[in-house]
Amino acid sequence: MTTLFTNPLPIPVLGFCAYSGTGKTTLLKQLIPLLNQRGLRLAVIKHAHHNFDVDIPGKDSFEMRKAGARQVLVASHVRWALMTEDLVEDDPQLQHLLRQIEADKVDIVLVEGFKKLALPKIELHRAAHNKPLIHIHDDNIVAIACCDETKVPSSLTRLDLNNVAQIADFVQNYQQTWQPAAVQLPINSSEQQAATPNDQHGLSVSQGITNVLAQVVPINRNESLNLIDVDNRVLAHDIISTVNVPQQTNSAMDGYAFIFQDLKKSQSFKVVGEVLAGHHYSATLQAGEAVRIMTGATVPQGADTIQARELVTEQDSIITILEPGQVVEGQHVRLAGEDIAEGDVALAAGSRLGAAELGLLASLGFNQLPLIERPVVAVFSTGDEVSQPGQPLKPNCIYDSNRYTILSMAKKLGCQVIDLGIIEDNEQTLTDTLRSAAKQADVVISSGGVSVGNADYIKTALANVGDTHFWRINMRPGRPLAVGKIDQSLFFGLPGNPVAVMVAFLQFVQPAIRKLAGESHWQPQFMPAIAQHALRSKTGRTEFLRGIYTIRSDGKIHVSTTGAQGSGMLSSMVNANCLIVIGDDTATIPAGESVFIQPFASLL
Ligand SMILES: Nc1nc2c(c(=O)[nH]1)N[C@H]1C(S)=C(S)[C@@H](COP(=O)(O)OP(=O)(O)OC[C@H]3O[C@@H](n4cnc5c(N)ncnc54)[C@H](O)[C@@H]3O)O[C@H]1N2
Ligand code: MOO
Repeated sequence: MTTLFTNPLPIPVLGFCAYSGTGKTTLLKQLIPLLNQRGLRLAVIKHAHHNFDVDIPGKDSFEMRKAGARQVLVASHVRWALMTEDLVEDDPQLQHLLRQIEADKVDIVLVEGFKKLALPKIELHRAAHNKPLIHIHDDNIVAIACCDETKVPSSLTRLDLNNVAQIADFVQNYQQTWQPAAVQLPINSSEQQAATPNDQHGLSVSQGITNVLAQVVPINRNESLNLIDVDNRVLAHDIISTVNVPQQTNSAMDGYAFIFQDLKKSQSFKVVGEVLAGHHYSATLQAGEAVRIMTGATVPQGADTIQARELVTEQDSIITILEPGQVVEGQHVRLAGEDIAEGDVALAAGSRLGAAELGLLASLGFNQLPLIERPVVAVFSTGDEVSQPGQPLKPNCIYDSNRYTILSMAKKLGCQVIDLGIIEDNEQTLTDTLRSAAKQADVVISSGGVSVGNADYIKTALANVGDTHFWRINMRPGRPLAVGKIDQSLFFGLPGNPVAVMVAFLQFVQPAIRKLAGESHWQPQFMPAIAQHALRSKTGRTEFLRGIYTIRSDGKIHVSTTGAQGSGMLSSMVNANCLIVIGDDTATIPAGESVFIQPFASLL
């Protein structure tokens, strides 16, 4: 049985494991000088089972530590040592110890001990000692150094325990060919694992996304709109530039335009003219001449370099370049077409048009734009307890919040929305609502009634009008999810709990709407942050905690939860600026470790 281990360093870590008496330390003492000779810089971590000391009684560092200092760092011009009093119940944490290594000063860390950890190891085995082989129960053994009598499986490298040079070759090769493990995102959107909707074990978040997207066919209805009326829309076709931006080669500074080569002969130039923005100098610049030029004005024919006005003196129409050695050929000249050249794809079909994109299209002179029609999204709420805000709240009831969060998020995604209100919980009304909603909308979204409650008429109503799958997604919050088709429309039955609604919308409805809207880039975005405190989840499900991320004084992004995480507590969404995502393979993120977050400022 091995214990999970991830290498926190950008350099390889290689363990040596053996039963005591096999000669680990003897081997390492021979191996280290050999590897040093080959230019490998080594760090060694050694596990000790007893209460050791590295200091000498009577020395200042010893006395200070015994006086109560938790850490003593003693340093000279040749060496420094940090001693830390850290009483832990079990073995010390190798990851924590590795973080103390200065990875820029060494090429590989050799670890003696920590036999149970799932780190790559060389097993040392002496048949004469009659001990069992470790590799039989440990998949992390990469090589076995042994004597002739030992049988080694063909999948493992066999090394001769008495041939230190051969073991050094192996370590050197391991160091040279080692690659850091690829970063594992908590939701891998490219995961295409087949998953049937009635899978007993539920679906992972990425399987859920894959299954949802499989049902989405992008809208192929286009329309044309004036630039001024476009906001957050998706381009139907590539936009090809018909002009150069900038149109003319122009100056980025107020200053003087001249020919760079002339500077080699003289730092003085004769000013022969002046050119303002919107104008041009009609002649071609001759040797020794300069033209006074303003920012944005067309650079005269022949000139190739600009010097800023403050780095030039001018007297009687003669300028002197003050620091000619600092002048770089072509400086402060913006070349025609350097931003976008005529014939370039300025923006590709499927681009969502925000402020920068609209500005760019305007800079190319476009006014009419080919757009994909906006998805129409119809939203209703169900549940006898759900009441309309603005009306008095009846006993045992709650106000409808889900409709407002869903409508708002759909609008932010550029959809046209239809508010269908609160629909009475009976089969006929719900059936009629679903039928008429599907006639008007590309997407119909309801909330509530997708779990196992008795009064959930939505399921029977859905069965009357289309084909809907009820999935259990291995995530929290947002476990139950219904996805289906009513005629050509996509249906989402989101869970009733208000936070579950928002999380399920962000994870599943958002990519579906983006794909439907014709957008090319809908993949979830993640950012690493440092957990301010320990975060808990459960392996087998993805946890979406509401988080607050900030840049702290260390210049790094840190994240903490908003506190209580009930799936009905909307205040946790209000206080949050991100979701903290703990993947389904992780149970705990210790304080100080990296965790992925999904900032949601742009959507909520
Ligand atoms: N026996 C089980 N019970 C529950 C399970 C389960 O697996 N087995 N799953 C739980 C989870 S997780 C969730 S989430 C909810 C989802 O249930 P429903 O989608 O059927 O939702 P409802 O029961 O109708 O409502 C749940 C909760 O949300 C409130 N709600 C409903 N609509 C609105 C609205 N428009 N605005 C604000 N709040 C709303 C409702 O009052 C309930 O408190 O089921 C768990 N139970
Ligand atoms: O979807 Mo539920 O608790 O996971 O809110």
